[in-house]
Amino acid sequence: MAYIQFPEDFKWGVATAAYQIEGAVRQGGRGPSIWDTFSHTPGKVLNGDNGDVACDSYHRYEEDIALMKELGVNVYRFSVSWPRIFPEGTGKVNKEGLAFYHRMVDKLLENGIEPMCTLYHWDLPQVLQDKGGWDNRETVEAFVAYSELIFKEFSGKIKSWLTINEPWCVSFLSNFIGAHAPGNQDLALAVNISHHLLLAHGKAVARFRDLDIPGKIGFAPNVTWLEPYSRDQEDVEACRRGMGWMVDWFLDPIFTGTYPAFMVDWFAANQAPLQIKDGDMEWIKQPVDFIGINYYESNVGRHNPQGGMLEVESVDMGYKKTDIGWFINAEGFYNVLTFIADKYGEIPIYITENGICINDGVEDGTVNDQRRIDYLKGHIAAVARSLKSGVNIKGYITWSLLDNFEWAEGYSKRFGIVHVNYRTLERTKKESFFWYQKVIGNSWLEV
Ligand SMILES: N=NNCCOCCOc1ccc(-c2cn(C[C@@H]3NC[C@@H](O)[C@H]3O)nn2)cc1
Repeated sequence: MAYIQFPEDFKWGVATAAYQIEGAVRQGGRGPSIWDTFSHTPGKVLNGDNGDVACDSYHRYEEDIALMKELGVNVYRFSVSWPRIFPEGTGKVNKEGLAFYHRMVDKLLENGIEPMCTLYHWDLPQVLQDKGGWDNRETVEAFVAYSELIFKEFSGKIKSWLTINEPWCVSFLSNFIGAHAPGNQDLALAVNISHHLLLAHGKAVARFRDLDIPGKIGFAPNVTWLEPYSRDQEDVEACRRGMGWMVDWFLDPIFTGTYPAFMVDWFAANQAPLQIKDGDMEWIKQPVDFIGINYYESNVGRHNPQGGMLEVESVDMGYKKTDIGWFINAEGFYNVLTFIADKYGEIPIYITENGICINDGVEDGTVNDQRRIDYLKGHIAAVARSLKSGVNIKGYITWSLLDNFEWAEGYSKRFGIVHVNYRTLERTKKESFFWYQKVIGNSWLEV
C-alpha cells in the first residue's frame, strides 16, 4: 500500500454554518434572518423545510465537539449568526448570543481544537434586508461594526477569521439566479451586491488590522473549473466567462485592485453596469493573510448563445454524479487550485469546504457511505498533487461534520460525515467518519 504524507503542520478540520445546524431560531435573544423569512415562504425550500430546529446544535454543541475530538481534527470552521448578536442588525447587542459563542469556543479550546470563525455565512438580519440588504451601502457599515464587535469580543480566543462565505452565492445565486435568500432575479442588483460584499470584506480586514487583533484573516470564495469542450475560441471564451464569474470576479479585486475587464464589459452589455465609488478599490484590495477555497464540482463547458446570461452550457461527459446532481471530477480541483496559484501567487490557501452530497441512510446502526469515501480520497489526493505542484495549501476542512439544512434543498441532501436523524436528532458516525479519522491521525492518504 502506498501513502501520500502531508506536511507536518498541515491542518485537518470540519466545517458547519450557523443557520444550517444551530436551530433555536427564536431562543437566546436571536432575531430573524433572511433565511428565516425565505425558508418560511412557501415554495422556496424543498418540502417546506426550514432551519427552526436543524441539528439543534445551539443546545447540542458539546456533543458535536465530542465528535470532533474523537475525529481528531485540529480546526473547526463555524459561523457566527449575525442576528444572534445584533437581532436588528445594528444597535443593541444580544449578550446571550455572545455568551453562547463564548461557551462553544471555550469548549473547542479545552479540547485542543482551533476555532476558525466565518463572520458572514448568509444569515443577514432581516431588519437590514428590509432596508435594502447588501444593495444598501449602510449594510456594508453594519457588517464592519458587527465584525469589530466580534473581533474585540473573541480577540485571543479566535485567531483564524473569514469575512464572507461564498460571495458568488450571496450575490449572483441569491439575487440573479434567485435560488437562495432573498431570491431576487436582477443581474444589475446582483453585480452591485457583489461589489458591496467585496467592500464589506475589505473594510472589515482594514478594521481587523487597525484594532491589531492577533491572528489571520481571509475570505472563502466558492470556485469551480470549466474545461472547454473543444479548442474552438467560442468554447474557450465561454469557459473563461464561467470561471471569470465565480473566480476572477472576486479574487482579482482583492489581489489586483481591479475587476476583470472582460467580465465588466460582459455585465455592462447585459444592462448590469458596475458602479464603483472613489476609494472603493483601495478598501477592497486590503491584503489578506490567506484565502479559503470552497470546491465541490467542475464541468466541461461549451458556447451556446441560448446558454443563459454567459452563453455557456455544461456538457454531460458521463462523469459520475453526486446525489445533488453535481459532477464528480477531482482533476478539476487540481486544475482550479493550480490556476489560482499561477494567477495570484503564493498566498496561503485553506480548503475551507470540500465534500459530497450522498444520501445513504442508517442500516443496522451503520451508514456505509463508500461513495463519500471515494470522493474524499480522490479530492484529498488532488490536494496532495497540488501541494507537490507548489500550491501553498495549509489545510483541508471538509463540508460537513453533520448532515444539515442544505439551503433550498432543505434536509433532503446530506453532506455530513455524521448522519443526523432530524426527528430524534440522534447523531450516527458514518463509515466516512472513521475513514477521515484515520487520514487525520496519520496525516497521510493511503493510495
Ligand atoms: N451556476 N448556475 N446555476 C444555475 C442554477 O443553479 C441553481 C443552484 O445553484 C447552486 C450553486 C451552488 C450551490 C452551492 C451549495 N454549496 C454548498 C454550501 N456551500 C456553503 C455551505 O453552506 C454549503 O451548504 N456550495 N455551492 C447551490 C446551488
